[in-house]
Amino acid sequence: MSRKQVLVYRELPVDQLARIRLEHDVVVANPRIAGQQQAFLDALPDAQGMIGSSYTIDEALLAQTRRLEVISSISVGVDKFDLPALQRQGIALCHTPGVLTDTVADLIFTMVLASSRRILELGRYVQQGRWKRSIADDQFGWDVHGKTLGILGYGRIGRAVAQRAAMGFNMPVLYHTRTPVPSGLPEGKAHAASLHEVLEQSDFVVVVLPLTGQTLGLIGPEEFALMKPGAILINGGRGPVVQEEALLDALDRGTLRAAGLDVFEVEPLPADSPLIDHPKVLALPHVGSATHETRLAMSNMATSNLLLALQGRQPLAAYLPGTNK
Ligand SMILES: NC(=O)C1=CN([C@@H]2O[C@H](COP(=O)(O)OP(=O)(O)OC[C@H]3O[C@@H](n4cnc5c(N)ncnc54)[C@H](OP(=O)(O)O)[C@@H]3O)[C@@H](O)[C@H]2O)C=CC1
Ligand SMILES: O=CC(=O)O
Repeated sequence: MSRKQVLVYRELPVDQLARIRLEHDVVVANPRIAGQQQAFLDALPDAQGMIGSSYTIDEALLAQTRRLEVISSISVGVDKFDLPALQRQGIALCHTPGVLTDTVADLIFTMVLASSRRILELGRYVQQGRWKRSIADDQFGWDVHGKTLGILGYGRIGRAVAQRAAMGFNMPVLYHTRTPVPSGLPEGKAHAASLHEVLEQSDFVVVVLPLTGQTLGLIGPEEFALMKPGAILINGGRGPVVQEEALLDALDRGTLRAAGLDVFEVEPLPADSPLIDHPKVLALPHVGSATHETRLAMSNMATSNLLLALQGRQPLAAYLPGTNK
């Protein structure tokens, strides 16, 4: 098989890079690093394969490619890609579902626990040397076990969150889907519900939806108004699914008790965002899958996807199939 041109647009572990170099010629250029932007642009016309993540691949960028066969994303989410443009051009798009599911569910559940037990705030209280006597009830948290947890986005990660909630913390689970699916949990542990029912009845609303035309801005003023007083919102999917202005309003009015957010409308979170030091917000830097083990598994799977597609073979997970040029 002849060697092809591969553009690596995000750092890859050296052994993954070596796997690609065994079969193909590689340019490493990360367009988010100022000094590497030109090299990235220069490599586009000849690139037959690309591998990376967290960079918008739109129609204008695709117009600069001439030979591209496959893009292998080191992520499960594919919202950074212009899917219709890729499809029109017959470019395959691969992603990394499954290998990060439990790690992201762990992080989401960490946010459930941390927001409810006020871990960030109380940890800071100790760090700042303010712990002088037993704390009073204005610093108590709220129980997690036994409370109702609602899930919007009952896919791989949503189901893994449900399992932790129902089986580990004895929480009744409500889940909203657009395509009916069984809960995957023992009888009586979880119930399908409408979006309204999930919002109205849940003590914790966990959002783990992909970002699409349908989900953009899905949780706004009307949805917050439906939520139980004292509910906690957790967003571990994509930032723009939740309208941040409406979220801040719900927090400031006291409707929402707290929010745990791993994702934001704009990332990295702008320095002047009121979410950064909001007392009721636990804000994390998009770290759902960020463990050593899982990031390695993701780059390994993405590298395999790329190599298989360039060999004209079936990748492990193709989001959009290509044309096998
Ligand atoms: N914070 C982080 O670091 C991470 C965030 N993510 C985000 O989590 C998302 C989910 O990942 P994963 O669980 O693996 O993906 P899945 O595709 O397995 O699950 C997504 C679920 O959302 C459902 N869904 C899609 N659109 C709607 C809608 N309009 N209304 C109701 N349900 C809908 C899908 O249902 P249907 O079958 O009907 O399409 C599916 O069940 C990713 O797309 C990504 O954006 C993922 C990894 C890490
Ligand atoms: O946000 C991370 C992903 O894998 O998608």
